[in-house]
Amino acid sequence: MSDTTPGTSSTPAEDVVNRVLANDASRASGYAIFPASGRADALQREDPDRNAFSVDSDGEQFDREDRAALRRVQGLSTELEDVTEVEYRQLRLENVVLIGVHSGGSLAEAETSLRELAALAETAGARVLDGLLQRRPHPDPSTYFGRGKAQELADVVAALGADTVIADTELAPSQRRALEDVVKVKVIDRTAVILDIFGQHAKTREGKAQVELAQLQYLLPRLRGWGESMSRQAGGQVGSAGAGMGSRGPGETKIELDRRRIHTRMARLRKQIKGFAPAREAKRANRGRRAIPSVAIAGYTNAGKSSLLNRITRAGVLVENALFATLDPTVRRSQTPDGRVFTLADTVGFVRNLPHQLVEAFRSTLEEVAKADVIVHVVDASHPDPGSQIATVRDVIGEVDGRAIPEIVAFNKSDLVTEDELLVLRGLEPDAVFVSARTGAGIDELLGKISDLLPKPEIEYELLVPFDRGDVVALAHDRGRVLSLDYEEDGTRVRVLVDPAVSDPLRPFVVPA
Ligand SMILES: Nc1nc2c(ncn2[C@@H]2O[C@H](COP(=O)(O)OP(=O)(O)OP(=O)(O)O)[C@@H](O)[C@H]2O)c(=O)[nH]1
Ligand SMILES: [Mg+2]
Repeated sequence: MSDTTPGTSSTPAEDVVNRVLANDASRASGYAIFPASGRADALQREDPDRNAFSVDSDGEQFDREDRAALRRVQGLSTELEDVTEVEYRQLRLENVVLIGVHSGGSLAEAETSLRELAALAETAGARVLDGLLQRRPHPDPSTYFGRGKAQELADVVAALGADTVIADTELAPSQRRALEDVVKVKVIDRTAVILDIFGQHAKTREGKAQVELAQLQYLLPRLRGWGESMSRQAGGQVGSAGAGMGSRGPGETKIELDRRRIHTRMARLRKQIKGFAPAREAKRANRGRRAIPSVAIAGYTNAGKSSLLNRITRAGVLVENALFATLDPTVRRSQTPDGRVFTLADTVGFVRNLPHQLVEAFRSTLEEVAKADVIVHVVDASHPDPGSQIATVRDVIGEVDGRAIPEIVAFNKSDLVTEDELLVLRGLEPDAVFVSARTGAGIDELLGKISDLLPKPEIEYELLVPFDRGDVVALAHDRGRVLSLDYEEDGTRVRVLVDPAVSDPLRPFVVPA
């Protein structure tokens, strides 16, 4: 137990930084939290129908047993410092307990959020053992849960044999450390889980660069914490001179050095990501020049966006009962019932509290949404709280300045809801269409709506507007291109070019040809 000699090998923090910086194009997941990374990808490729929520599938179980056995051995070993940080995490971060603080809002909302965190954790490859909510006006500034509850949590963690606690929030680095001190296992937050999933799922070079940038942004203010808490934990693990190890974080100089390397790397990534923009712009410009209108499918993660794209275009895009199955948007062509061609783009799913680092990093991808002519906003009709999902999605659309784009709300998975539930949803969004990517129900209606909203070739109208209807003339200016304006005896004669889809209020004033 004494040969965990401080200083002879690299500190865990150094491993994190090295690994994040070293992984370039190979794998974006800079600091894999859960063991499934890589392996999960392989499974997906072999078996696209694999249900990511079932963690008991045979192949993994084997691995898990292996690792569990390995963990015991490692626990006894005196050479803990030789375990790389990767292994450290892979060995210990499988069985998780979720925690959330429930302040404002209803209990149901807090539970929904925690359930979503469970789905996120499982998507990332963890096994969820339990979830605990504490009711208090604010999260405790030092330990997130209050002192007493944190101690209870420690007992639960110990009783269940959990190795990780995930908080349903973004924890301040100091909060995370303080809570780790109480519960004695790794504590991570929701943001880290989402970043990890993105890391596992990014496929294209652009997607990988975007995720890595977001991860580094997240890591930067937490550098000190990583080193300290992990050394401290390692100390606890070997059950020896814990105090000595706990006090041994990476030195100030070391942190400074890491920080500088990370900044350099981030600058390079930003440049690289910017480098992808022209290609994307060119593609878009090309579509624009040929005047092909574009439709973006946006929506909460797992709403069925890819399924809908597949249903409409038979594209064969990966569909999975997992969060963030799609990270790299697919664009396909389709046709309106009257034969007009448009492009249909699948997009990254949104999630409540999407880490702002990710919104930032994926801005260029989200622009696919911002530049669309029409947004099909897909909502999972079978979700317990579709209202807040809709709000989240609209927030993100707003963040990329897409709020002015015509939106069609499509409640998907309508095959799963009852008539009563349907009525409630209709109350929520009276103009929505109900579809099922699975059965094909409602797809024609959706296409019809898309067709109505897509910019159409403009039609010239001649209007005669009474003088007391200045509003109609203003509308003509607003909605179309006014070609001429003549004041005549019985009103204003207006010749205007306008998209028929938006010309309804003008119609009563059209002079019959
Ligand atoms: N019952 C039912 N299930 C559906 C329907 N559409 C999609 N699903 C299921 O919902 C899950 C998610 O579908 P995806 O198409 O991958 O969802 P997504 O919105 O693209 O998800 P991300 O890319 O992860 O954000 C899959 O298990 C689908 O089989 C539907 O109309 N009915
Ligand atoms: Mg998808």
